[in-house]
Amino acid sequence: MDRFAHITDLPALLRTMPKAELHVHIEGTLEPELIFALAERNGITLKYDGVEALRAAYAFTDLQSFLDIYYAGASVLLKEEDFFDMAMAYFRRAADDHIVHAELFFDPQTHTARGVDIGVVIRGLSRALDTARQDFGISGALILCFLRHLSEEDAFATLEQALPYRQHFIGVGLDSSEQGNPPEKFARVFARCRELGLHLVAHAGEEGPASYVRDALDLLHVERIDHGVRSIDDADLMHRLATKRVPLTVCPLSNQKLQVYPDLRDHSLAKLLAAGLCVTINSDDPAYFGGYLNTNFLATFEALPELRANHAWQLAANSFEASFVDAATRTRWLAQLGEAFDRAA
Ligand code: HPA
Ligand SMILES: [Zn+2]
Repeated sequence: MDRFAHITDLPALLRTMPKAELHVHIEGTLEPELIFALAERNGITLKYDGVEALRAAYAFTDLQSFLDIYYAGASVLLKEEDFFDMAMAYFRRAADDHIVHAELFFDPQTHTARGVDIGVVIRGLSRALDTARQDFGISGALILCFLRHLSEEDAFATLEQALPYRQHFIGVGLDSSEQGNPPEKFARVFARCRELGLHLVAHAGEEGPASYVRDALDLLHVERIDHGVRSIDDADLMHRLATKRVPLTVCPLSNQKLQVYPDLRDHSLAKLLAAGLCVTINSDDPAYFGGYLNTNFLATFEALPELRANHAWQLAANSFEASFVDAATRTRWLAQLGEAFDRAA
């Protein structure tokens, strides 16, 4: 029996099916309205006249042009309450999008460089995770990202500062400017994190070449690749990713807005899925790239008409498989996914 034959309203299914989000930078969920509200609360003057002027500046030509604005936006975050409010605003959106689990990236160096204590950051986010579980039934986890444009020494210092809060984060990642900052720069930091039993992920193959994906696997020993879309340029790597089921956390609207795939119809996601890779869909920095997780699903399925209900199932199931949760919880989510498909019209 074709379990998908009865489905006619695919957009409704995409919206309501349970899913996990594994690639979202919490600082990238800061909406212009909240940036201005926090600026006022903290007595900070922004160089933009208002929300509309700020939004108008969101015309990115590449990753760096985005990062410059993203770090400027994060400068309004000073107090524990600011980090809590930002994360709660994300969880409200996540609940609307039927997200059952979210693994959130945060960039401590963006804050500690401005004199904000790492404890302020982690306590605020951690409290939001607890509240989201209570209020929305969403489970959350934190992944600390090192900024790859900064030095290895700075990454080690950040790890030291974070260790008193070890129980509040499940892993580490690597983000910021990819080109010219290859995985090998952080091989020793990741080796230390591995000894500490932390989960390991890294952005690779977003703007950088497929060889960075390979190096993230071989030199950093990461369990997931964030983005990884450039893997499509390397047939051997594709085979390896498929056979080992190394997850790629793909972010379609981010790729479009940062001109990786200026036209979503050219996006490689359907090809990566067809090649048997454990592809997931994620929002990356939704306040900057035009939408949260469901908007990413809807835009991708609209741009790539070969994607059908069976692909929706695969993408949701992949998001559970790729998450850092126990097998029993994943099995429970899969059952919920089955129910959503059975209910779907
Ligand atoms: O998409 C991204 N790539 C690299 N660094 C980032 N930091 C936030 N978003 C991103
Ligand atoms: Zn990212």
